[in-house]
Amino acid sequence: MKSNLNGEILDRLYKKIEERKNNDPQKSYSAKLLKKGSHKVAQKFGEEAVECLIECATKNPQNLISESADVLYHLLAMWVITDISPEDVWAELHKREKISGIEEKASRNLKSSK
Ligand SMILES: N=c1c2ncn([C@@H]3O[C@H](COP(=O)(O)OP(=O)(O)OP(=O)(O)O)[C@@H](O)[C@H]3O)c2ncn1[C@@H]1O[C@H](COP(=O)(O)O)[C@@H](O)[C@H]1O
Repeated sequence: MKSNLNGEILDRLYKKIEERKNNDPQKSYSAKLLKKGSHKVAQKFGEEAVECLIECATKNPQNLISESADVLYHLLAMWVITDISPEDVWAELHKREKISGIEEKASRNLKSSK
């Protein structure tokens, strides 16, 4: 269903990864990854990010979609292992949006007063 394809999937995926924390590593990639610790999670994120930038640099959109999903998954795993929640990051983005909104408005007002 197209209408369900939105950012909410990140919140759901975060919860799933978090739930896997104490699961059997044989049955869950997340459990296996989280058991290896924060250095391993960060390393996997780095590897996926490099794969992503290669697909961007070589203009391969289909592969970039797939690698982007890997990057997002491993980013969420980093949040889980560092005990930060998606809301923490959404709040930071929201704060930045508000700041840049104020700046944009101020700059528009400045231009119109000239
Ligand atoms: N979205 C993902 C997801 N994206 C990427 N990956 C895994 O990330 C890994 C990255 O591929 P690599 O070949 O680099 O890694 P690997 O060789 O498997 O692992 P390493 O031994 O190198 O660490 C693959 O094993 C993918 O399966 C994911 N694993 C799980 N999920 C979702 O996470 C949720 C929980 O899944 P489980 O933890 O498996 O129960 C489910 O909704 C899954 O769909």
